[in-house]
Amino acid sequence: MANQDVVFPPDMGGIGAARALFACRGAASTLRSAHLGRQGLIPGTVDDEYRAPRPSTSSSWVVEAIRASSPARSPAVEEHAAWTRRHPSALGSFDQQIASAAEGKQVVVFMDYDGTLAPIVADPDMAFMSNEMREAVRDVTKHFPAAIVTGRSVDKVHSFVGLSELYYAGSHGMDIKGPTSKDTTAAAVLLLQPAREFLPVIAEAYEALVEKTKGTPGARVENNKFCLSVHFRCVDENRWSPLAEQVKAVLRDYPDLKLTEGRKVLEIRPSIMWDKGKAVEFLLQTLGFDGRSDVLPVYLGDDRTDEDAFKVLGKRDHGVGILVSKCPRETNASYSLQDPTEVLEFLLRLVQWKCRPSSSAMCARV
Ligand SMILES: O=P(O)(O)OC[C@H]1O[C@H](O[C@H]2O[C@H](CO)[C@@H](O)[C@H](O)[C@H]2O)[C@H](O)[C@@H](O)[C@@H]1O
Repeated sequence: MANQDVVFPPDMGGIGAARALFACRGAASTLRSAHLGRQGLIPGTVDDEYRAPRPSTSSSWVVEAIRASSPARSPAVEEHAAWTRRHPSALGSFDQQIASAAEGKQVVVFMDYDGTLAPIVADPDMAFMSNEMREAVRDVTKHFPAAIVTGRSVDKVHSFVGLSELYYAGSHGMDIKGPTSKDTTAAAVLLLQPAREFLPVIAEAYEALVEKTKGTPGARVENNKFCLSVHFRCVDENRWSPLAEQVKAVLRDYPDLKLTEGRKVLEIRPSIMWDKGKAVEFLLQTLGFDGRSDVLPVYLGDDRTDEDAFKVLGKRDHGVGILVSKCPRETNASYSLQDPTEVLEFLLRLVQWKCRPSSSAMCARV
């Protein structure tokens, strides 16, 4: 984490790129993992269907995947530069590419929470977003339909974001709620819960995981309502493998649940064909925007689970996927931003663009 909050200029090259590599230990191993994933050797990487590990295999792929989310060695400067050429900064490309793609279109903004709107911290209960970010998100909702798409439960993320004027797709899209009237702190209106029948089994698995992992110092199980997270961030790396084994052992009793991995976290969720990408499709349909070429969805996310949404945007061929990452990573996103500070800048730019003098937007009134 030491360098994760360092901010670099958007058009990074030369020295900037070299500095970024310090914040990016082991990105090469991340790319390698994704490559192996494509060969079907490591489940759960960007090109794989997420699935539970086979009970008979070792937990090495799990540990490898978690380690890849916490890189340990530096890639070549050229590799980093090549990656940023393939996934240019959404700030550097704003005027030329993004604004021009958005011209005359209805922009819809989808935002992941952890690592995108809020910096990654050790304690998941302390992952607050800044007031500045909150104001920027509020401004976004004044000009564009907007949604938070997250692995967190809706209640939890709503308590962090504190805004009722946007859509929330919590539990990796398995709990979708719509905006309520302004200035209310009540959770939003229920739109879809495709995994409702799994609530009892998730509750049971939560208890089993807490019990099983309680002897591992630093391990923590988070209940995200329709899915669970087992956190590795505060666990000594030597204990990652046994901890992953514990999680797998519990899952053997729950064949209806599957395992995916995120940033130093294993996520347990119902084995249904539903993910953040499906949630984005559902929300676009709900908003009456499905299949319309005059609509431009913009999705910002930092985690592997956001790749499902990037894929959906890629399929539509006219969405803007933005990966938030300092490190080169295999991704379906077209653009990149380094961290939540750059996300803030991007959201401000988007509103500024909407309110430019030549635009017909009623910005002065809001
Ligand atoms: O979809 P997201 O909004 O990105 O949620 C994914 C997971 O985010 C949270 O965990 C991550 O952030 C924590 C706080 O910064 C950090 O401690 C943890 O290591 C990260 O993985 C959340 O706590 C998980 O439940 C979500 O699954």
